[in-house]
Amino acid sequence: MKWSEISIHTTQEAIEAVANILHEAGAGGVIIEDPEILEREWETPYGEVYQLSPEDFPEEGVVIKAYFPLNSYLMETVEQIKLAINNLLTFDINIGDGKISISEVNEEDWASGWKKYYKPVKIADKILITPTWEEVEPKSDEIVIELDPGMAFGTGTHPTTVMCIQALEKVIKGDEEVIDVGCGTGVLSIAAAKLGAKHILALDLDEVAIKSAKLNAKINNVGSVIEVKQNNLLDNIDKRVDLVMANILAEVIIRFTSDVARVLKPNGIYITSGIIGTKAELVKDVLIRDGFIIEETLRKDDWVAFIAKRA
Ligand SMILES: C[S@@+](CC[C@H](N)C(=O)[O-])C[C@H]1O[C@@H](n2cnc3c(N)ncnc32)[C@H](O)[C@@H]1O
Repeated sequence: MKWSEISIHTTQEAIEAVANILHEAGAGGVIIEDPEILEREWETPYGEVYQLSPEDFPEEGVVIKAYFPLNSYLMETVEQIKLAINNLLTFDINIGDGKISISEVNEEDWASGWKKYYKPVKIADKILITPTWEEVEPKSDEIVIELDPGMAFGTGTHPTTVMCIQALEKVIKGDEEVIDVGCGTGVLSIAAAKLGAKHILALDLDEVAIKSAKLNAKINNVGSVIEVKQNNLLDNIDKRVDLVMANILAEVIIRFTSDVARVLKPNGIYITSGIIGTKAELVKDVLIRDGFIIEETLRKDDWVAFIAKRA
């Protein structure tokens, strides 16, 4: 397996939290390079004293390195890490510049290196996801979603996305009004449209995601039913819908569960994913607190997704 090294430039204050995020994202190993610690004298059991100074390091400040397999969703793993690191700001943790760099794959190639591993894949009973640059011949009962992820999150192959699409196959009956919070490439909105939803409002904070979702909706001929809009979570959204889906991150999900309840019609369904296993109970408690009934819990690798019904 090929591995890529991801380096995060951060502060001492954020070391523990960032290292934790990297472990949770599935890092094969985490190394902390902290000039402050290494500047101290270090006495070996044999009485030798070593003294290292920050000059011994090419980088300034703390650098945390982690190793991830080079696979079809490396880019999404990086996006997930960025999201989690930025989220530390809400806990008043100084993350420094939080700059992320990637090596092992040539710098200029990294954004496309993972493409070699991105192949057509049947991710649910009916849905086959394929990159736009691959030719596929679907079987008669297969629904094909063509995606060009560019730099946005959502090749469709990330475990958190796969679980959402599997959940969508279960809950979409036809003619639903849907909101997709954190749409990324628009993969969930496209899946919902192709499974029969009437209208989908696809929201994301990130401009790159907005462009990507619009493009992918068009490529898949569902641009007329998907409305893409730049928005923070469900802020100022006051329509009522049958289904909300949000594949974000446990820390973000628990912040806006009451908003999801606000925009859902009674008995409306909430599909939520992006929840690392260790935080699943926390999310479940918040869902129940905000009036949801957990209908089903899905698990894939270390990730959890819920299908919940608004009481
Ligand atoms: C894990 S990705 C999911 C993308 C896609 N829905 C999927 O399932 O593959 C999360 C997305 O949420 C977006 N996001 C993060 N915080 C957000 C916020 N506060 N408001 C709206 N979107 C947000 C990110 O830009 C990213 O595109």
